[in-house]
Amino acid sequence: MNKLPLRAWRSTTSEPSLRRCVSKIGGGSASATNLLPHEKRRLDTRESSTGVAACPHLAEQEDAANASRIHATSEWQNALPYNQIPGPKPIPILGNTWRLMPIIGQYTISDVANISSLLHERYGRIVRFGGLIGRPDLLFIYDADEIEKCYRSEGPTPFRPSMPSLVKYKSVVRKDFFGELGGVVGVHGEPWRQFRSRVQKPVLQLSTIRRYLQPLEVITDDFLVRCESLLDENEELPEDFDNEIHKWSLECIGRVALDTRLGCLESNLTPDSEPQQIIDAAKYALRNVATLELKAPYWRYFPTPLWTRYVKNMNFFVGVCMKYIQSATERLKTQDPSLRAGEPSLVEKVIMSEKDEKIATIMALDLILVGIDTISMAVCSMLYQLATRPVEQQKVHEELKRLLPDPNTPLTIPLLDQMHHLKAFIKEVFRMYSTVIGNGRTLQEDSVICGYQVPKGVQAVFPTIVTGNMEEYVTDAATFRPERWLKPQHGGVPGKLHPFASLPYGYGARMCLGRRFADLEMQILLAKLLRNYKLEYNHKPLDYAVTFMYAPDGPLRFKMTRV
Ligand code: HEM
Repeated sequence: MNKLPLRAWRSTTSEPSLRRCVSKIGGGSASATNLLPHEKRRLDTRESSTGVAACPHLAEQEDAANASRIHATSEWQNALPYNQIPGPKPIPILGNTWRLMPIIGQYTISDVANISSLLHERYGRIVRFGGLIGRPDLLFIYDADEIEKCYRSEGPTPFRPSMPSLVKYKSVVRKDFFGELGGVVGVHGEPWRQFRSRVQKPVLQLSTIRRYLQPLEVITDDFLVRCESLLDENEELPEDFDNEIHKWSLECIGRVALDTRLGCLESNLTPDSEPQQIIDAAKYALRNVATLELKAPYWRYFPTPLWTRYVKNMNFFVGVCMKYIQSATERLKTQDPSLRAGEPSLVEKVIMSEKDEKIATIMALDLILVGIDTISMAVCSMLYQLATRPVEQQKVHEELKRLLPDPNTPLTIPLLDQMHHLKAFIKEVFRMYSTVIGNGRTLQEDSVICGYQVPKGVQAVFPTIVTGNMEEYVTDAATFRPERWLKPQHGGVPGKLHPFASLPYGYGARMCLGRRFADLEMQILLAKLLRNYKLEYNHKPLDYAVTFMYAPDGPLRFKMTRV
């Protein structure tokens, strides 16, 4: 049986289970104080004397004008002062930081998920978690209307605090390489807007996405062949099957961002082969960045061994990106343009439009940095839900059998468009078990939220995993029901579904850049898998845990049989 996430969280709110979580997370696999785990964001430590982070990108004069405009509104004047927002009270000197300390504290700083759930139960729809030494206040918002309001008023350069180690790497250690072109991850204000506007169109264009259907299908076929070869005598996949899912997602992102087949799905890779080194580097990044940023942040002051290794690892990724983007540029130069047929690849589009291969290299690096773990953790969750929900699996299988009577039929976009149930299943897993447990914004203007005056610089947290499971916003929220996402003509059931309660890819100008690729990759994998195989899970039920992201915690020993 699957646990319902909200209940599961509630049941883990006692101190011992929190501690259990602490030690697991302390091992370096957890997300941070931030709520966007795949960026491993941490709070911006540039803060004012009030403990509130200042956004460095706002001109002071503009700030003052905005502030007085907002302060003149009746909404602001009728709102309650910031310090009246409920929340755990800081104690002198230690503030609220003690609550996050091991042994004496109730919470762990790396356990935002549980903190978030606990705070909501205790304090209500808006909670101030302030007094964090060296950090701005966190403002947890559990009201979907207010979340909508925040997103809709965020302006052209939304500020999502990002991983400080990457910021230092890009802006200090390798300033020689990045210069003014930081990319999108960990970059803010005008530099972010400029870079994003240069790459957003080719990345999100439907013609680009369509072009990758066939190449990603080939990779997925190879993956399924590999899965078959890994089955044991009980037709079960190995304990470390999640590693195989990582390899699949790495191979997919290599095809999209580097225009190449990396070879990660080959069997018998030698330790010094490039694919194995790439797999190792991706694993290293997954396992150690959180430790670097949470457990051992001394690299901020001197280069620790972990930091040195991190820099080496990042240099390796940069080298890989440079190598493949250079090859693509060469191909473009030497190819006769009149012989070029069909839609150019993403990399080709960016190189041709920007006339600067560095933009393509930095884009590729960003896509790789955030496009491996997010999608692989989401797939682990999808497969576990399918394997443990045979009735739902059967519904998806029936749909696929109807659309693909011959299981070898190549996928097409019109076929994918008709896979309503499969897509609804994906949405429902995201709603109940949101892989990225939440999102957040550093407020760039004073705002009224839930009737309180909130100063700019506060970090608003939108805990999707909680709001997506609130009865107030979703009818019968504790029931897994993909049909809630379907239109009536496709078998949908009417009910409440607040559009801002479950936002797996965020929202607005800063929304996930890879979302269309993520959807495409997941749909291809599930369609190919469920058309041809039955998936079962016959072991001890797995709990979900917020390790790096919210995903089943344990060996995914699925039984995979041909149908
Ligand atoms: C199921 C998988 C994924 C989930 C749940 C996910 C979720 C998210 C979320 C919540 C954000 C923050 C959006 C915001 O601030 O409003 C984000 C940002 C981002 N994602 Fe994803 N993502 C996924 C897969 C991917 C993939 C496969 C790629 C690359 C191909 C990717 C690339 C990015 C990038 C580059 C950003 C930063 C955008 C920016 O700051 O401008 N993501 N993602």
